[in-house]
Amino acid sequence: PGWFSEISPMWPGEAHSLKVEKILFQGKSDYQDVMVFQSATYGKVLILDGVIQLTERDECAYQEMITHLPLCSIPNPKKVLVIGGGDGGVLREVARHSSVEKIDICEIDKMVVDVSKEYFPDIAVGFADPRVTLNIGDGVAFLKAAPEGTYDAVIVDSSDPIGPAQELFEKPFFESVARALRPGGVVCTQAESIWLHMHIIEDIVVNCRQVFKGSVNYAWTTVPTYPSGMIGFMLCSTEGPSVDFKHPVNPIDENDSQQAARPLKFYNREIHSAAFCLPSFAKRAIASK
Ligand SMILES: NCCCN[C@H]1CC[C@H](NCCCN)CC1
Repeated sequence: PGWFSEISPMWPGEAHSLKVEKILFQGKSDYQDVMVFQSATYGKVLILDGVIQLTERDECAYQEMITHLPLCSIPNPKKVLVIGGGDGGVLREVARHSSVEKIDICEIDKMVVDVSKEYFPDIAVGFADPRVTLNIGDGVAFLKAAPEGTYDAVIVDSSDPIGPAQELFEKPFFESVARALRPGGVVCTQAESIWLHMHIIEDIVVNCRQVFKGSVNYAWTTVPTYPSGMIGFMLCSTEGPSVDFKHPVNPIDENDSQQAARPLKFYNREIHSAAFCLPSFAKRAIASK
């Protein structure tokens, strides 16, 4: 009955709208407003504080890319940490990697986990993997408590820098990620849009170049229901065995036999390399930092 418009000061003067068929859940957690609705053409949709987090139709692009860009860039990832990601989609993708032995996740808002299990079972399926340990809490504190060099990979599946995820975009957090990674370990963070947030991205690049002494790259994917139709990722590695993000050493292919039950919908090795190709305005802005 009507339309949902994603109006936010984070993207002034524009708003992506989705036709609503039925509101399925509305609640207020300790951290944010949570809403789920059935859309006319994108399946069910998860909204946090008025911002589109995922839709059933296009979540594959974001979850597959934020996970496989880092994990396919290092041989034999074993221990993986997900910060945020309470919908379970990243866990579902990490679980595709048979080399992985342990998956820790730290999500601050339990309501996101519960709502995802209830309304998005094909996304929350990630929580069912026996390698997963769920921690409800602040990712910053979790990382501070992690022993040095614990993880091969950290994935920061956050919302935007207004609200609970604010500190996940600041330097102290990146320093705690670098400390928790092994030498040559990798991190992939949600890194906004080059059309909307070039300045935020430039600040993130500056911080990452100071903190991560391996490689620092920006990659992106299309997501129709995110503002400007795309979202970026920062991919960084710590000092140690070199990582070339643009050439996957640990391929996971869209027709990999193990994935027969639920094949990859978006990620493949060509789109992995293509993700690091940037338009000139973004290339200049990032290279100059
Ligand atoms: N795991 C589900 C996705 C959570 N990350 C989202 C990334 C995009 C963001 N708004 C887009 C902001 C404009 N660049 C909302 C959260």
